Amino acid sequence: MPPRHTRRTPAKGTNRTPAQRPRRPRDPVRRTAFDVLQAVDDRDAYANLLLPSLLRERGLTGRDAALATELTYGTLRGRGTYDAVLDVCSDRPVAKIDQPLLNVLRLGAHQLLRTRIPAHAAVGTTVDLARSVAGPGQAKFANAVLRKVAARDLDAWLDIVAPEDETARLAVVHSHPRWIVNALRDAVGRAEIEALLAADNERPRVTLVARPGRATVEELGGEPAAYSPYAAYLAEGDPGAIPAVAESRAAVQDEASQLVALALVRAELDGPDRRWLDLCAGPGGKAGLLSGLAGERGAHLLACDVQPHRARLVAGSIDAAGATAVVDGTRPAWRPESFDRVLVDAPCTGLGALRRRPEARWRRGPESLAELGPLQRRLLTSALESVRPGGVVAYVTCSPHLAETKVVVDDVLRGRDDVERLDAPSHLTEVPGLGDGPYAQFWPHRHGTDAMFLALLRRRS
Ligand SMILES: C[S@@+](CC[C@H](N)C(=O)[O-])C[C@H]1O[C@@H](n2cnc3c(N)ncnc32)[C@H](O)[C@@H]1O
Repeated sequence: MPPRHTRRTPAKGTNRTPAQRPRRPRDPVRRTAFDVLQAVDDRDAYANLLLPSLLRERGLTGRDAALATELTYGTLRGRGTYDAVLDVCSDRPVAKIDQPLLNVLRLGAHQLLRTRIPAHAAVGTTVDLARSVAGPGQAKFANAVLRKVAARDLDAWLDIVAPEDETARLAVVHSHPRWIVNALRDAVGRAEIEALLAADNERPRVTLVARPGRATVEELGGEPAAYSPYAAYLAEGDPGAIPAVAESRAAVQDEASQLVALALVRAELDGPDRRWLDLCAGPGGKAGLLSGLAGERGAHLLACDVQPHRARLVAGSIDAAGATAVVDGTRPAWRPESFDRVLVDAPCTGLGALRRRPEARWRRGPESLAELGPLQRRLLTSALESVRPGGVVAYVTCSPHLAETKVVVDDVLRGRDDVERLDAPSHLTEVPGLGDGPYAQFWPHRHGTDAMFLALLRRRS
């Protein structure tokens, strides 16, 4: 919870007349959170990219920046719960409330139900915001709704608004769309679904990677992470302030992302081990680690992406043991069987990274599975064609959805006797709880990582 927050007196001391001063909102902290919520809805903005730039532009630092961040991410994460509460506190259904006003109300509900901001300050500042974005009439409406919200705490509201049906209850209590609750329960099982949904709402620790051969974990400061030999948890502050990160010798990277790349490199090969391929490399997280490991082994990494700007980002992550190319991985230009190790980190729904992308759960619907499925199958097929007999392919998604993980691999391998499934968990013996194999599945509630999936597949010699 954030510290209690009081409004600051506006800065004095410029000689400019009021008309000459740049217009600054009365409550720039809440206005900034509101502007991000609006941009997420209106133009599919990414909160984690837009918020830092707005904070900089508006000169918000320290406690103000921390509060704006908490309000933005907390409101995005809790939106499903807050909408259920607002629905019973409003005389019109939430679906009928204009979007800017609804985002103001969500921001108010978050402050009332999940922060220690005093209720009178939460209501007063939210009503001011409603007045400035929607006019005085709507400010009155906001006042009436928020006073009702303020009458109970979150647990009392959940007793009232959480439906009896199990999926609907989990969706409201843990603020996930129902289709995601169903999909995650299919993947993790009934016994752990609640712990998983709760973990999705935790703010993750920032994990760093020291790229092999270019930085050490000690240089990163902070505490060594639980499993990856290259990882440390960020101690505090801005990762960009760490010299190794500023120089691209290290980076922010979830630990599971590091470990799936490591598992590919640990798989035993028959024959040479010189040519490595990262088929879907942008923006270059795993390629940065793989190129370091390739350099240590005298191998070479080709890191590709279909999007030129993403391929350019990869170029900033890799070292001399790697090269980048703009390639459509479904129709590669190289000859079949050109590589010894291939990573295909397929485009996916990202349901495994909901902790880090709080808006993602509201953005995609189940229809995205139908769009991504054929591409995932084509990319895995192409990866298997690109690897030589005896070589190994890692199929990875940042999603635990069975339709993007096991079902894709099983579909692609059906009827093929030239590919064997390796036991992925036994390539990561330092990590417990990855499943019974042959596939490995990381989980936020078990491992403190993204829910990353890994299949290791070997072309038979
Ligand atoms: C999950 S991201 C990869 C993340 C990356 N491996 C990392 O660790 O930073 C998937 C990437 O696949 C790329 N992609 C999508 N379709 C592709 C295709 N047909 N060929 C190659 N890359 C593709 C996307 O542009 C995106 O950058």
